[in-house]
Amino acid sequence: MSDPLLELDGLTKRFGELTAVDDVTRSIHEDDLTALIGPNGAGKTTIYNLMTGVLSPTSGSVRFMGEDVTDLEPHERVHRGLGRSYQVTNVFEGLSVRRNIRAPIIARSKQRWNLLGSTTEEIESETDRVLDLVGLGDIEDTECSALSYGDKRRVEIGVSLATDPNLVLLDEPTAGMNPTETERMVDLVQNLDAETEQSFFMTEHDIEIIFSIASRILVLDRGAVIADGTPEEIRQNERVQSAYLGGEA
Ligand SMILES: Nc1ncnc2c1ncn2[C@@H]1O[C@H](COP(=O)(O)OP(=O)(O)OP(=O)(O)O)[C@@H](O)[C@H]1O
Repeated sequence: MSDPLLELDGLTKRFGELTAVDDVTRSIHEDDLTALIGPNGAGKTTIYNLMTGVLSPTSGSVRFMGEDVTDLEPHERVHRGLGRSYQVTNVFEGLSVRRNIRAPIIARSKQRWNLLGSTTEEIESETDRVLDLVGLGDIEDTECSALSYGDKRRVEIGVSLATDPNLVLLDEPTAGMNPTETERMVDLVQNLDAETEQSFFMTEHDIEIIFSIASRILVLDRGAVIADGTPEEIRQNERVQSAYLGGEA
């Protein structure tokens, strides 16, 4: 197996008396599309926020590509190749789709970050590449305020890809979507995983979505990982069935 991209070691987060994440030690590898599932309140968003640097752990560490990033701010992790998207859309509403996606590309080029050149042609062609990846080329000139919720989330994933990350963290990418938008988002994540060099990690509460796209599933219950395996292994895991699937399976 390849070297891990992301390593969580003894990761623990307490909010007062409540232990939201309880001593989680796991590695995320580039060959997998890894999903983290669990019932409401299991600690998925808290782990996600510990990975991205929005929260600091009570104890334990986060390593990314061999480097301890536990004390780094979210933007410092992005610069190192840890991309992210948000559960609530985070696009600039007053800017066009193209300008939203071009913004991090210009930042990369100014800071000579990830070896991007600085000519206008290089910036525009990288913007075209990312627009194409997320399937938004046709509406590149539309102002984001006029987009559907599903398209806004696609822009946001484009913004994350525009930072040229090694690993993209997606927090419930289908949350709040109607069935058509959900299907389009699932197709997008599958295609990106197949067609790009980036690796993907996602949290999700809809277990059927996860069974259809993830190659590895971590199941969280009350802050602890109770199962870790392929979709088939997770389907057959009795502990998961009683703790999580219950009546939903
Ligand atoms: N800032 C906070 N302060 C206090 N308690 C918190 C805070 N954030 C989360 N919690 C608690 O930690 C636990 C885990 O919450 P978390 O949001 O990580 O779960 P989740 O699996 O993402 O749930 P959901 O699917 O509902 O989003 C919950 O009991 C929650 O109430």
